Amino acid sequence: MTATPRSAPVGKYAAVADGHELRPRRSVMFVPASNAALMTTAWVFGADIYTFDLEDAVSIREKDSARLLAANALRSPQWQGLEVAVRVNGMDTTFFEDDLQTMIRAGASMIRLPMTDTPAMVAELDAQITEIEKACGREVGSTRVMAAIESAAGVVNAYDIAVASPRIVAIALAGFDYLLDMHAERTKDGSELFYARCAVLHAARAARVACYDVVFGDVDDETGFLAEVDLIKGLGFDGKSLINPRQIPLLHAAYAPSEDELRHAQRVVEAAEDAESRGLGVVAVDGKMIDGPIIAAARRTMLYAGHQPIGGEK
Ligand SMILES: CC(C)(COP(=O)(O)OP(=O)(O)OC[C@H]1O[C@@H](n2cnc3c(N)ncnc32)[C@H](O)[C@@H]1OP(=O)(O)O)[C@@H](O)C(=O)NCCC(=O)NCCSC(=O)C[C@@](O)(CC(=O)O)C(=O)O
Ligand SMILES: [Mg+2]
Repeated sequence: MTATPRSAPVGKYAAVADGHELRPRRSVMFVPASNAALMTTAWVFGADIYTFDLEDAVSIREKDSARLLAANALRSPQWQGLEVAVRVNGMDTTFFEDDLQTMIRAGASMIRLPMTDTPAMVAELDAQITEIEKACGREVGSTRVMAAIESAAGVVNAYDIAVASPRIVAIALAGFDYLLDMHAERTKDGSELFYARCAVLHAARAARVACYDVVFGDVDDETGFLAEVDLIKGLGFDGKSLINPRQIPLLHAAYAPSEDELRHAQRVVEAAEDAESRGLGVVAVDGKMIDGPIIAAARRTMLYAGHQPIGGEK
């Protein structure tokens, strides 16, 4: 099943959504749900989206206790007001149904589906979530989905996956499983990921959903991490999946605009608003015409610098 792509602005969810809350969404940090200490403290780290992990960070014998810890955390006051996704176990596992039932009933606002290979998987997930939402009295459609693309099939099907349900707000490339599937090896320059990064990004942009890059596994290699962030920011990713809180401020700083970029963005937004109030169709800044995409990019720049651009992202 494939649905028509939404008419929302490109990558809109990265900055907007969630009850129209206007804020950047760059860092998506995994927190192993089996670790009670992390689950009670990790909320302080300032990730844009936390992801309680029930899948690969949790050993088989801890699956049930991790599910309980995640459900308790979702209901606890510390995590209220933060954006939290839950990575459930794969649809082909015996844990999946319990994970989905328990997390949605506990109030998870987003499910991260691992190993999303086909749009049919998303359609099936959508149907199951709808049943659970109805059964527990949650608004139907209120649970969002981030689909993780972790295989060659997933990369090939990325656009169909991204438009398979209106619940999908983002897709994320998962480097470890993808490279395993490809029989490829991780290198410092990331050439082995280049095709997948571009394919997944094109799918996300065409489907108007956000797009997140792979986990960087060596948490002590700050230089390597920053080089990778520089690359993926330039390619157009909204941000990155992370595994360690030390990576959050590095990512946010790299995505923050420079003072010059911010000053220019402010002038573009002011000029656009002035033109709008005077009923002018075309406007120029420094002799250059500014149009819709330039104004939208300027508003996004202001948002990423911590400003609330008047008029919101258009
Ligand atoms: C890497 C390491 C062991 C290093 O530990 P270290 O202790 O040496 O780190 P330190 O920096 O010293 O920690 C400083 C303080 O932060 C605390 N702290 C650390 N990490 C924290 C955290 N994540 N959340 C909250 N708190 C945290 C720590 O407890 C300490 O607290 P305190 O003692 O009080 O000072 C640790 O980070 C960690 O376990 N990470 C999570 C690993 C994980 O989730 N893997 C699964 C997701 S990937 C995957 O599945 C592949 C994928 O599927 C991905 C895809 O789908 O995209 C694919 O296919 O590619
Ligand atoms: Mg994986």
